[in-house]
Amino acid sequence: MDNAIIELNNITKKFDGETVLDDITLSVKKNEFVTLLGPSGCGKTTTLRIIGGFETPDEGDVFFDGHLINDVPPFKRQLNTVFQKYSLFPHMNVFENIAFGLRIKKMDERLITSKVEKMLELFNLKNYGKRRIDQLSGGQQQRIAIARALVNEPKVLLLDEPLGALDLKLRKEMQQELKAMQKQIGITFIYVTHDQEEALTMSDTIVVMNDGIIQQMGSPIDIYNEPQNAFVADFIGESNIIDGIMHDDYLVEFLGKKFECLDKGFGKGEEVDVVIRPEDLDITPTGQGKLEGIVKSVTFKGVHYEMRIVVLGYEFLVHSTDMAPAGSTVGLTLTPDDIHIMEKGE
Ligand SMILES: Nc1ncnc2c1ncn2[C@@H]1O[C@H](COP(=O)(O)OP(=O)(O)OP(=O)(O)O)[C@@H](O)[C@H]1O
Repeated sequence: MDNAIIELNNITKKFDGETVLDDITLSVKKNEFVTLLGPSGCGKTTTLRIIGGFETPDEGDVFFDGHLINDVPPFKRQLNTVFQKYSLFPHMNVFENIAFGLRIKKMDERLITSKVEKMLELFNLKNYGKRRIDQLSGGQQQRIAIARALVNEPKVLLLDEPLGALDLKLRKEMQQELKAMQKQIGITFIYVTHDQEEALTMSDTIVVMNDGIIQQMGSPIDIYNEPQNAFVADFIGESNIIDGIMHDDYLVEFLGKKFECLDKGFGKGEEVDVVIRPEDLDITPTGQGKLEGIVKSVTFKGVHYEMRIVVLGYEFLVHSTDMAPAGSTVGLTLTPDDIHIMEKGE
């Protein structure tokens, strides 16, 4: 790809004979915010470590700005890494922590001061230069860890669950802050998280991984609205996944009824997964819906009600601003574009 800064071509990695990454190919554009997302153990960190040069792939190539860097050691790659554990130097103040990399490069003292001050300003920590690390909150410490990496002006910043140790409210604030900062300074971020909401909020592109394989790559909107398989549909947001069978290109049968749907490309008689988002289902008085079920439970969630509605033994999760009490019988309405057809998973 023309403006790719990082390219992974057919990367395979094994640990003790176990395949941890299986033929990973991906391309990251300059100034893009790319998130590797997936459950624990799916290979996100290993992918990041291969990009950083801390692990060598068994097969495949890593390119940086068009140059093969398989044999380039980490410190010679124009990238920096930020980990969940801040690993700041406790005996140094904030200023010295940020200045550390520049001092190693033996940069001119005045230049160091101006660069560190710029970072302190960018991270809203203007008067914190002289503070000791243990006098800072977790959020401030993580800002400093990121500032310490960015001051070296890497072309790419690798971030491994950098907000994982923060509480939910602070994490949400930092998500906005980090994203705004990444756009402001114009740098490529490759970000690892297992938190789907974090990935949807921050990324230009999400790479969904499972078992060492890329399941889907795309914008948050594409991944959410057009998941390619039941794993992605279930991992990104909540989903109802029902066994179905195709009748024609635009006709699928599940729970004993035939429904029009948008997806095609599946053969007649083919078994498929039918995926329906909870927010795409609506309740309606009995007799008016395509399906009919009994409300098993209702929970008020603030913006909507979460209901569990049982239809012929299948328990649907429904998010709706309307509600029907537990025990009542309701109809469920669905339009063709609410019904996503996917290849059958295991
Ligand atoms: N140095 C190693 N030696 C042996 N096995 C390893 C090593 N590093 C990682 N693994 C294994 O490789 C698999 C993928 O690990 P990895 O850390 O890449 O996953 P992850 O998606 O980042 O998970 P998490 O979210 O839990 O950090 C896991 O099964 C892990 O146990």
